[in-house]
Amino acid sequence: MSVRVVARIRPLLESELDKDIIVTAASNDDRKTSNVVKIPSPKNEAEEFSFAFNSVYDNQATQEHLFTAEVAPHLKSLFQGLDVTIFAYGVTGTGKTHTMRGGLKLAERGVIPRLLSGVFRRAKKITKDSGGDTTVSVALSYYEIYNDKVFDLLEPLEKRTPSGLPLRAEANGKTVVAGLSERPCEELKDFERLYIESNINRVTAATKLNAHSSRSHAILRVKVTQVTGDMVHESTASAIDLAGSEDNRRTDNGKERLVESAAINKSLFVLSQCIDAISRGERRIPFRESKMTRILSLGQNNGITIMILNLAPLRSYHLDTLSSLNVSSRAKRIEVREIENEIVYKQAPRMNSNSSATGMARQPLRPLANAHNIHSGAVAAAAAAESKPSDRPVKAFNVYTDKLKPIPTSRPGANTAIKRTSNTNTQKRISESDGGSRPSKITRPEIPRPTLVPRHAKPSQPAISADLIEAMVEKKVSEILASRTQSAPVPPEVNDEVQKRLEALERRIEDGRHDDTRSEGLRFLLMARQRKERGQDASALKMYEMALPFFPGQAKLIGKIEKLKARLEDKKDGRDMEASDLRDDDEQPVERKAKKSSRKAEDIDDYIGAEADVDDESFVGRKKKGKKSRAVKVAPISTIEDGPSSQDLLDIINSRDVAMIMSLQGFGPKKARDLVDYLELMSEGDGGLIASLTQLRTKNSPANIVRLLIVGRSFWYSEEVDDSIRAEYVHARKSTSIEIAAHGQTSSGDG
Ligand SMILES: Nc1ncnc2c1ncn2[C@@H]1O[C@H](COP(=O)(O)OP(=O)(O)OP(=O)(O)O)[C@@H](O)[C@H]1O
Repeated sequence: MSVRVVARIRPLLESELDKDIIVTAASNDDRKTSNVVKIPSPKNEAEEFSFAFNSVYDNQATQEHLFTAEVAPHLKSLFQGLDVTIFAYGVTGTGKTHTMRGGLKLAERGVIPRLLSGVFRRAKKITKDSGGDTTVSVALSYYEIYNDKVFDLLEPLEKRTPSGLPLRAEANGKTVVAGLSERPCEELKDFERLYIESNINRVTAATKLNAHSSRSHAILRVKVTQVTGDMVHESTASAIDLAGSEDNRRTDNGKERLVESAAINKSLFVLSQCIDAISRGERRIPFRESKMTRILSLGQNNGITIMILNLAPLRSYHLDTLSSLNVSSRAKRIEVREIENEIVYKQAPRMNSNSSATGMARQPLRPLANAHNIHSGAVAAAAAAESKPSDRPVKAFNVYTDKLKPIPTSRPGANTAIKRTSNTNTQKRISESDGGSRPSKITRPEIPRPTLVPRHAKPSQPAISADLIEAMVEKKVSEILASRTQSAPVPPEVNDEVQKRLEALERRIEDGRHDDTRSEGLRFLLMARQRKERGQDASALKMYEMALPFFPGQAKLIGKIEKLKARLEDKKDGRDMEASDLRDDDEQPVERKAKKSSRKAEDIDDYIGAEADVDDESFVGRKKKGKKSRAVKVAPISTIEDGPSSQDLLDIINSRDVAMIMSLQGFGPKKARDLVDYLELMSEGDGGLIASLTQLRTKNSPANIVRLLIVGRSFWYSEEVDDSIRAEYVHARKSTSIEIAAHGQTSSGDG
């Protein structure tokens, strides 16, 4: 079966109601449901591109509708032992998190909570229908990939190591995160609690690593284990909220961003390359170039894969939308093998040296000849009896070793089927499970015989350990990336003067922080300016457009928007490649244009020049001089102790008002919502307000929120903050570039 790709076009947001819609859903046959996305050519409005998908959901589609049609039918497969992967892909702000996580209200709940609800419901039914013979347990893992490093979201921040958790290829071909924690969930409420708490972790963790919060992929794994007698059937549902692919297009063109710390961009780029390579039938698929693609293992994993392509209908997303339409329409050509996970036969617990303490008889030592045969009971005893007395005096007993032994092609009696495929109908041999008076031996290292050979694997390759291969690949990738860095154009440095202006604007935002509307508008302006300085014109344009409703009719702001639009148009002309390259071979009868790899050089002087005739957002109006400004300390670290009291912070936190919380630097809509969710959850028991920052900590918030506020916002200071957090903040402040990146990205949507 191919990857199922469905597109979802989000509705216009309130701030976008006057915007131009260019993406529509249609049907290419007479079906009632839509299966085509239509979008005009960026070069010629009269020409329309059509991208066909398995299904297309328009702005009317509810969360329930999407779930019922796309995910619910696969719950059955999950319980039949198939792994199910659902991932949301799309440009920043197109609704991935809305789709996967959704809101708190029942109707707004996204795929993940609905999936869990379905899992628990089905689990109950199975147990009931089996009269209690089958028990189902559910366990959760949740992690993020930030900067190409894996961090466990269920563990406190203190447990994180700078390098994150390693990935490991398992014998069955799956890639797993080594050392990832797993929490059992007995009911939906357990899940909800864990999920909300760990989403807070995600936010905080990202801030700890200095404000790339919206730039992480979040992966939730739901392991379902069904036990009937000694049969254990395990399957996993993975729900993945990929970070926004806002910069993917730019990376694709110039490659200059590939090696930047925002490795998320690289991983999305690698993902699109993997999809291209698979759909072209190439032998080499660059999965290993990013952790996200290794984990996603598109086309390598068995089971069911659903890709939800999130789209914004707006013209301002035009090229980005085309880009993601193109990538995902190729993804639907990827074949996934629908193979159930093997049933594992449960055996007695491992007997270790302490086991005698439990009163169980120690397993007798057996001759070496049987070292890798997993016999038990009579079979093992018979084998031992049959074995000739050895001439060799030493090691006349079984030695457990991690070293692999060659597997004989035919090994009568050898138990290679501790794991059995459910579809071989192999009957469990009585001698293996019931035959002995001693516990069967399950502790022997299992011989890694992949039952499924990855499609492109060469069977005759010499045995190199997975770690070694990984090290070699990583070394190679780093070399390639390093050489790309050297040849890549140097990103524009932010000029001192511009930096001062940004800081001035920042100060004004701080001054206006009690005027929510104004300060939110200013915040968009600040983000716009920062993005503009970094050459992210499209993103800057978006931010300016978002600022406009706060300063309606402001000629200078409108002027800026127009200028940016014009500049983007110019760039577009220099990048015909995108529009043409975005064509889907199947659906687009349009002539493919030659790929232009060059892009107009982006000149920082141009940006500064463009700004010169427009005073620093003077249209927003300044606060009257003399009015006492709040004690906001921008730069000197030595003075941060004079910063505002933690009461300010608490007032905002206790307001539980998403808009108010968003007025804090570092809080986008999602982070703000996370915080509100968290507070709601925390207050379930006592219903009270947060009285001190310490209380946040004692409420198992492991200083996350405080940390987020301090590091993200940079100016808050409280004596309740650890020295370590402060040191972190000081460190962050030392680097202007980090700070700019921080301010630029924290609010850009929280991944
Ligand atoms: N189907 C929808 N119905 C209503 N609102 C939606 C829908 N999809 C998205 N939105 C709203 O659009 C905004 C952006 O959505 P969301 O944050 O989920 O995007 P995203 O793709 O996850 O962005 P990022 O990549 O930055 O994480 C949010 O305010 C969200 O509530």
